[in-house]
Amino acid sequence: MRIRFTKMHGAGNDFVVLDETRGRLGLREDQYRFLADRHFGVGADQILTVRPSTGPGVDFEYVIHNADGGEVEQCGNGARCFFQYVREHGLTDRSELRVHTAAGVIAPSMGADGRVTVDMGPPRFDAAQVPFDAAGLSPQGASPVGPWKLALGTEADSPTVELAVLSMGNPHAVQRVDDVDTAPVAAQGPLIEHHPRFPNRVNAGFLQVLDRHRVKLRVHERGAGETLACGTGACAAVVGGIQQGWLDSPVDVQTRGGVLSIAWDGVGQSVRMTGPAQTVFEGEIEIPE
Ligand SMILES: N[C@@H](CCC[C@H](N)C(=O)O)C(=O)O
Repeated sequence: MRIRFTKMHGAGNDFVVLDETRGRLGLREDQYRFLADRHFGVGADQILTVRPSTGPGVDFEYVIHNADGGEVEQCGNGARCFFQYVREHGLTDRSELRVHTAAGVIAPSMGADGRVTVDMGPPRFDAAQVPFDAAGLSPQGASPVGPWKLALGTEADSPTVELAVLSMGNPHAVQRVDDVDTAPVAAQGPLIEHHPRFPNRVNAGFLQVLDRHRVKLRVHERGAGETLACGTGACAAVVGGIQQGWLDSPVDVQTRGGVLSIAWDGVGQSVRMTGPAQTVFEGEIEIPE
C-alpha cells in the first residue's frame, strides 16, 4: 500500500502526519513502527493521525502512536503540529480548534507571533490516573506530585531517585538534576520508563532549574527514547516545579530542540503550552503489507 505523509517537527520532536479524514488507512503496530524507523522508513518520534470530528463540540480527532508502534494518550508538540497541519492542508481555516484525544479534549489556537498555543487541560495528580502504584510508599513532600523516592533496581547499590509523578493525559515522572548536560538520561531513562511502579510505563524527565521562570529539560520518552523536546514533559516538569515551590508561571523551558513556554495558574486550571510547529517535507511511501 502506498500512502501520502507529511513530515513535521515541534522544537525538534519529529512526526510523520497521516490524513484519515477521508477514510481509515488501517495501519498495524508494525506499520507505524516502519514509518517511524529512521533507517528503513521515514523516521519520527511519533506518528500523528488526523481523523474527522467524533461528535458535537469537537472539530477533529487526533491519534498518536509512539515510534515503538504503541498508541498513546497525548502528545504536546504533536498537538501544535496537528493544528498547523489541518490549517496548511485546507481542512479548516479556524484559528482556534477543539480536538478530541484519547486523554480528553485539547484546544490549540494561533498566536499573534505565529507560534501555536495549546490548552492541554489540567494536570492530574491522582496516582490511579497516572497510573502509579504508590502502595506502601510515603511521599517525600506535602505536594500532590510527591515527590516519591524510588530505587531503580533491586541490588543494594541501585540508584535511588526522587520523582514528581503526574499525568498530562499521559504519565510523567520528573526528577530535579543539577545539570541536564551531565544527567544520567541514557542510564536511568529506560529504568524509570519500565519501573514496575508504572504499569503503563512512564515518560522520564530530567529538570534543571535556572531561575523561577527558566528551566532546562531533557526527557526520555516512553516508546521513543530521548527526544529533542517533549511538550507534555515540559508541562509536567513546570507543574511539578511549581508544586514543589521552585518555579512561578510562566516558565520558559529550554529543550535540546528549542524553547517551549508553559503557563499554569494552579490546581484545577489548564496548562497552556506555546511553541513552534514546522512542516519539513511531504512525500509518499510504500508500506510493507
Ligand atoms: N513527544 C510528546 C509525547 C509523546 C507521547 C509519549 N512518548 C508517551 O508515551 O506518553 C510530547 O510532545 O508531549
